[in-house]
Amino acid sequence: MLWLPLNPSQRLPLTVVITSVLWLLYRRLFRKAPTHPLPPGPAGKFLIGNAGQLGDEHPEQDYIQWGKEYKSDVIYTSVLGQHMVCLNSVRAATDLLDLRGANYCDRPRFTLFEVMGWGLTLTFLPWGPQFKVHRRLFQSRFMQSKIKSFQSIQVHEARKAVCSLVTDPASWKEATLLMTTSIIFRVAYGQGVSDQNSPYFAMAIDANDATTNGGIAGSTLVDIFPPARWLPQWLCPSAPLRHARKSRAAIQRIHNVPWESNMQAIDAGTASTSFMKTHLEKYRAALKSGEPQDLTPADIKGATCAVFIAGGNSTYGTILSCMLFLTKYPALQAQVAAELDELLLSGNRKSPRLPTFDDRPALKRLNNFMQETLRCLPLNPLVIPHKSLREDVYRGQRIPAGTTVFANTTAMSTDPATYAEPHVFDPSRYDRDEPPPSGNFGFGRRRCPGSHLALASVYMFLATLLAVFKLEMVLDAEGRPKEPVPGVRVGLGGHPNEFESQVVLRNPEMARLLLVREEW
Ligand code: HEM
Repeated sequence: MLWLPLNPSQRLPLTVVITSVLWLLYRRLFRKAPTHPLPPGPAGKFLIGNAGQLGDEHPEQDYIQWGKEYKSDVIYTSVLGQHMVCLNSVRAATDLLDLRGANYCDRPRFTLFEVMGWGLTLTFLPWGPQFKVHRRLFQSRFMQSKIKSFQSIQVHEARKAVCSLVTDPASWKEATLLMTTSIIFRVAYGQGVSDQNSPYFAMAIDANDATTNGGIAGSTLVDIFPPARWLPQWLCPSAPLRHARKSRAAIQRIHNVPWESNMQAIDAGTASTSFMKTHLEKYRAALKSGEPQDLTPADIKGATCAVFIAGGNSTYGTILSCMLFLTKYPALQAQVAAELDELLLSGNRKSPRLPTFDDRPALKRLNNFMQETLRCLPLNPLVIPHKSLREDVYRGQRIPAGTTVFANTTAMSTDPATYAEPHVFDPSRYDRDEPPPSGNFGFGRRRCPGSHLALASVYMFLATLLAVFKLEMVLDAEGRPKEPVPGVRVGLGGHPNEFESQVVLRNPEMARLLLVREEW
């Protein structure tokens, strides 16, 4: 490059481009002759493969289309030499990600999230000893038998949130976000988030923004072509990269501020029980007794922040989705409310009461409604990609080592072979023994460790909300109802599209119970 009259800012991009072309040519020329064919998929172009053929917003729909075209539930694509496989059926996802999970437990590199400055976060860790340490930290706190200890927090926060709607029903979105933030903050750091003026509430908004607007995890330009992270802003057209650079300061703040504040409380002996405190005290005790350590405070810090970011945003998004469908389908909402009333109010000779976790098995319609929401609007349509460790052969087709593997939840939950009229929102389908949706919480060894905690929070909030209020469509200027349109904004923790809803008091007796704070 010395012979070109280029300044340093021009030399770097040119070097990156030339090195990448040489690397791609090398990979193409020196590849070993394959023994089995790759799964079917759209033909790619020389060197760049299928780059540009997948939609930015809804690639899961492209994969569904290709599945029909190639009559296969396993679709192969490649971008810049990176092998990618999409699994469009529960069978393929279960066979590979669950049953052969030992081979599909790695993650591709998430360069975009590195640019954002994430610390040691389980979601992004490659398979290996550090992954196992982090996974253990989560499983020891969030397995189904352990999450009962969080129920009092969930009941309190749900009642506080719904109570705030008695005086300020228009702020239902903020009240919901405050509740999910406060639950996850108490779980992670032992500190509640009292109101919307708390700096932690602002951090929750920043975290949601950072994770929701970063494009599809593992699929942005810098994920596929990591050297692009060094390109100057003016030369890089990638909106997710610009977003990642902008989010860096917020991600740093979210890692440092609550950690440092709770550390002071732990050292002063005033901290409440929390994920951070439990693991830090264990670590310190083991260090004191000279036991060998397989984790560091940096691991605990990364894991605690992961509880907050992975757990708050996704639970909030799921509650919003449920509220979207409750607003859209008033008759189904009325059925859920009638079931609640029957249990909590009418006909029983006892005095009325607010819902508890003991009611969950009896509230079948509410549970079905939650399932159907998950099926109809998966917030991570392609889950979070896994990566294969070794070459594999599945149904006579070769899946190369290092393949990025997507599980297409949307394809699975709209499969007509599994669900009758899959595009109809029908919670009663589970009474007819149709299976619960698969994939909303992922698969195999990377399956979401927080699913039980999350669904318990969703349940408690909805049961409390619907015991007191109903959700109605907002009317437009001509008096026509504005019907919510289901759709998802993709990102690491997707959210439903914006929609409007009106929270209307339905049951003053229940509202009075809520206002008596001893009930919390
Ligand atoms: C309704 C709410 C939630 C949804 C929809 C959700 C969804 C997911 C999905 C789809 C994955 C990827 C699984 C895979 O790669 O196969 C995941 C992973 C993860 N989730 Fe959740 N999640 C939720 C709540 C939570 C909560 C409450 C926590 C924390 C307590 C949490 C922590 C994590 C972590 C740490 C991972 C990474 C696991 C790994 O890579 O091994 N999630 N979640």
